Amino acid sequence: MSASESEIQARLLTQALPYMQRYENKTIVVKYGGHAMGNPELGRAFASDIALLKQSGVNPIVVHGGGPQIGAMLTKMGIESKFEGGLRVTDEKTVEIVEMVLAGSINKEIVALINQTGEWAIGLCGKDGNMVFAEKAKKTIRDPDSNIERVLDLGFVGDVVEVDRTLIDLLARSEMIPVIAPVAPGRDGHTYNINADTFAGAIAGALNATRLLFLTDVPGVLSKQGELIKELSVAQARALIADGTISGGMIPKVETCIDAIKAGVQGVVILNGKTAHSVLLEIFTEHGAGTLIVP
Ligand SMILES: Nc1ncnc2c1ncn2[C@@H]1O[C@H](COP(=O)(O)OP(=O)(O)O)[C@@H](O)[C@H]1O
Ligand SMILES: CC(=O)N[C@@H](CCC(=O)OP(=O)(O)O)C(=O)O
Repeated sequence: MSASESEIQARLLTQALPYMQRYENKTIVVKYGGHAMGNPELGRAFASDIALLKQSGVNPIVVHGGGPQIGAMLTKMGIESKFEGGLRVTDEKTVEIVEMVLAGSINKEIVALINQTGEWAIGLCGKDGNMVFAEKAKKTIRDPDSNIERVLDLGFVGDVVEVDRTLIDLLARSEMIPVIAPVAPGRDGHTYNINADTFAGAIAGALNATRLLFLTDVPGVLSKQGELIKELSVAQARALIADGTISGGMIPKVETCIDAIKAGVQGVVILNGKTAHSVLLEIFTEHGAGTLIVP
């Protein structure tokens, strides 16, 4: 290593100190989206970022998705994926596969990746420790042609109605890093499939998290010109939805950010999960990595 390289490395490490102090004992919820997964090297980088947060005294909580992976399994089983209002129409057979893919294979893959770093991750879903309860989602959409609002029947898609902090608080005081799949029971005894962004927002809100990070497949919220917007207030975010700059899957994501802030989360960041170590760059460097949405 040359003298200048070691100087740069030393500078980066010392710059991280104030951020490590700022986030000590603070809760950071990281939503790891299905689109950000898949590349083994990036997966290892993500796991080592989460491990480093825990080692630095932060309380990281991972909530993961797996939409594309559920889609691939449904295709394998000859079942067609159907979405309405951005949510998967989930019948009885589909919810079994959703639970198998999310709470089974993907959850354990992430746990294994974190554990390979030497840290201790534990895989959970909303069912564990009565952590999350859901009820059938009440979602309406407005037909763009007729302008008539209609209630969607999405089957076993759930809205989070209760979060019990007991288990998460217990884990925060331990060596364990919770990795949570967005599946939860209803008081009616059914299992519900919950959009991972919504689930992460509800968890972060219930914990009054200091930060909620959404790892997706774009650098953050982009302007009409395609440039990264570094910071947005809730009012500015709403304006970008209204003028069509924010569209598609970014709309529910930004709406979840706004709800999480209203619920008490101090700041929400949308960032690129396809950039190695984006979590560390966001938390421990001055300039951050994505779009910060603040009250
Ligand atoms: N203004 C915008 N800035 C960034 N992405 C946007 C914007 N408007 C729409 N998008 C779309 O939103 C997508 C991210 O949402 P989504 O696919 O639901 O993410 P994920 O699967 O990671 O939860 C981006 O890949 C992009 O195509
Ligand atoms: C109701 C609903 O749509 N649930 C999602 C849950 C997974 C998810 O949200 O994963 P990503 O974050 O990777 O998109 C689904 O079935 O695809």
